[in-house]
Amino acid sequence: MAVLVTGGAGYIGSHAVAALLEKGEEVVIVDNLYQGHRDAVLGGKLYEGDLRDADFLGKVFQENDIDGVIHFAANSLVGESMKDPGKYYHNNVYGTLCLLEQMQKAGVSRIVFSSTAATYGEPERVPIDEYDRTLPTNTYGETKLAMEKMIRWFEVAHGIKFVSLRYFNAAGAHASGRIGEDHQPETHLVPLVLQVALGQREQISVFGDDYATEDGTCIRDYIHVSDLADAHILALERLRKGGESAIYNLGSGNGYSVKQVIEVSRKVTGHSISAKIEPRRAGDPAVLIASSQRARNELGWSPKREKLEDIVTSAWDWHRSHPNGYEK
Ligand SMILES: NC(=O)c1ccc[n+]([C@@H]2O[C@H](COP(=O)([O-])OP(=O)(O)OC[C@H]3O[C@@H](n4cnc5c(N)ncnc54)[C@H](O)[C@@H]3O)[C@@H](O)[C@H]2O)c1
Ligand SMILES: O=c1ccn([C@@H]2O[C@H](COP(=O)(O)OP(=O)(O)O[C@H]3O[C@H](CO)[C@@H](O)[C@H](O)[C@H]3O)[C@@H](O)[C@H]2O)c(=O)[nH]1
Repeated sequence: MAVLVTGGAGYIGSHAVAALLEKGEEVVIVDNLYQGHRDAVLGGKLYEGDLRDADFLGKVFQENDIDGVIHFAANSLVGESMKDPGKYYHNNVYGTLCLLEQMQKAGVSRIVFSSTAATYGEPERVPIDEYDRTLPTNTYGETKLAMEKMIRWFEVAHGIKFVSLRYFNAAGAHASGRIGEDHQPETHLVPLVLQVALGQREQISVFGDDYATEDGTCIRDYIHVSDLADAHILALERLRKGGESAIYNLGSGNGYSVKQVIEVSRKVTGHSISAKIEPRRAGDPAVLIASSQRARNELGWSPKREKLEDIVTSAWDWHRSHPNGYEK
């Protein structure tokens, strides 16, 4: 039996594929390579194509004996989603509908879903737990919440069991040095800060220093990408053992401000890293910090690389050895 990983050539997906291969799993990957990279796929069978292409996706299910799906494929940029909401509804919501329909057709009844802290919006309290209010402040989070709800209704009607993993901010790279973060264009804080350290960018823009936080900049919970990958394996195991559907936050429980991320990066890289205060970015909540107690209790998951300094060091190793990402 094989695990189908959608978006498995992308940043987090490629780390999950690596973790599945390490476990001896048979892996099938579907990616349209919009953001993904062939070289990020360390093994398994890669199908290049789009989830919204029913003939293509139907063939993938026909040709392989799939017993579970891990669904990463989506557009996931907060800023872009505020400028082009249609793109997010089309790819994320409609794409997930196409996937669920093919799963139903093929009789596949397990899905692990990449959800996000962005489903909560501006939290009423931190750390956030899974029972807290979901009121997204951006289109991206709204589409992810719609995807979660859609999956739940497919459970009610068709028995598709799910584990929805609401990740906080992924960062870092694989210990092997072979895979890491390479988005074009890059919009995430940690890789952008490291590009300044590499001399590829003049400075880092700090989006707003007038938030109600200690230093005025947004606070996020950074979690190592390989810790996220491990959680997917545990979630799949839960479903294979007949466990109930569930939603879990995945974060370290520690919050760091944008200014703190820059400061830690200065220490790790030894470079001065010039920063400039810019206006706020639309759709950004001030503080997102996870309570991952439920994942710890029920999945037996715990992050192994919790310190921001270690996460940034791991990202720095990748960016230094791959200054142009996967490009040869
Ligand atoms: N990066 C983060 O901090 C973060 C945090 C929370 C949740 N997430 C979620 O995790 C998932 C992966 O994030 P990532 O940072 O690895 O993103 P990514 O863009 O690197 O990976 C997504 C992959 O999906 C592929 N894809 C997109 N649409 C597709 C389609 N219609 N058909 C086939 N392939 C398609 C892309 O080519 C890409 O390789 C996303 O669903 C994202 O919403 C990411
Ligand atoms: O050049 C930059 C880029 C980012 N930021 C700030 O840094 C923080 C983190 O931003 P970013 O790295 O873009 O991540 P988020 O917007 O927090 O979103 C990430 O984390 C979410 C979960 O919290 C996921 O759902 C998203 O997919 C993922 O992109 C935010 O406060 C941004 O405003 C800057 O100040 N300058």
